[in-house]
Amino acid sequence: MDAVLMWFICVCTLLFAVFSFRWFYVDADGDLTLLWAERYGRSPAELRGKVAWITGASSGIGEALAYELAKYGVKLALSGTKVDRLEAVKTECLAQGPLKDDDVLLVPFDITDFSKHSECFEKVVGHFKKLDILVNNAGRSQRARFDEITTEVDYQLFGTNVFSHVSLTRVVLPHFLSNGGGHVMVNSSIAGKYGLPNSASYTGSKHAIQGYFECLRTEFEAKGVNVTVACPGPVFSNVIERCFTGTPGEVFGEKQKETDKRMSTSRCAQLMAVALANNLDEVWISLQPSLSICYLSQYMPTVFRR
Ligand SMILES: NC(=O)c1ccc[n+]([C@@H]2O[C@H](COP(=O)([O-])OP(=O)(O)OC[C@H]3O[C@@H](n4cnc5c(N)ncnc54)[C@H](O)[C@@H]3O)[C@@H](O)[C@H]2O)c1
Repeated sequence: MDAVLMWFICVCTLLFAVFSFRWFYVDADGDLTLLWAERYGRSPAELRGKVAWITGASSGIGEALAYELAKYGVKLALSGTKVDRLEAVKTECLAQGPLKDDDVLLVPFDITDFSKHSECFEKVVGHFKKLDILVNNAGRSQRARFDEITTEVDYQLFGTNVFSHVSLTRVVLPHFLSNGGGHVMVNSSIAGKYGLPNSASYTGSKHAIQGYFECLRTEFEAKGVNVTVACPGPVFSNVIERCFTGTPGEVFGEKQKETDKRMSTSRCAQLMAVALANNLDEVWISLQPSLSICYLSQYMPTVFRR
């Protein structure tokens, strides 16, 4: 009898180990809090009627997030530099169902032109009479070795990935405070959690974003300003094609391959919408092994660095 019980316990333990491995490692594409929120938390449908402003909405993750939020009836201000692409995104947003023509506003501008930030914000609030969510998503990546990067590229990359988001958020913040609150999401990266090789300025910019927006949360959460820092791993988009190198004015230009191990923009956007609906502080959105590397770097940094 004891032997039968022993066998039973062994088989149960093995099955538990196999299923846990499958769930934690193979299937997981987000951190545990995020996946819990997706299954048991608030649905993004609860965001219906809110107004969200997404920068970098003309392609990639920003475009997919626009479709995801449009599906749930979130009114949208969409920014990017390419007007024809923004118009195509608007058409697709309207095709999702709940929104009318007036519910999607196009606000094209170059995010590094800080002098335009107030004017663009006034356009959004003038149209919708309010703003509930700002998604700082626009950004560019980089492929270059540390010692090949010029300081000019460092400045340009920080201008696009850091100072533009900080400036736009400072413009929007008084509106959130006078309206009793608001939600700022910033698209960082797993490069905001540890050092990615061949992208020192990019990695530096994403670490900087983490710092800025952590401070924003610490200072303003009690006044109703929620901050979500999204950290995606590799996602299929135009990010590699358009990325900086180490030389000013040069664009990397390489296309992602279909065989690359990357998440789809739609899945990334789905999880970002869950993070918004559940007001999560920081979310990791990635396929393996990047997701596990994130856990390792956070909880076992010495092992990770070895
Ligand atoms: N794709 C990935 O693997 C990945 C992973 C982690 C984080 N991210 C981050 O996600 C965000 C979106 O990137 P993506 O992957 O969708 O790439 P993408 O190139 O498809 O989209 C970037 C968007 O930002 C806009 N943009 C860039 N520079 C701009 C400027 N000066 N003014 C206005 N708009 C500008 C582009 O027009 C585009 O709409 C970026 O911040 C990126 O760092 C991407």
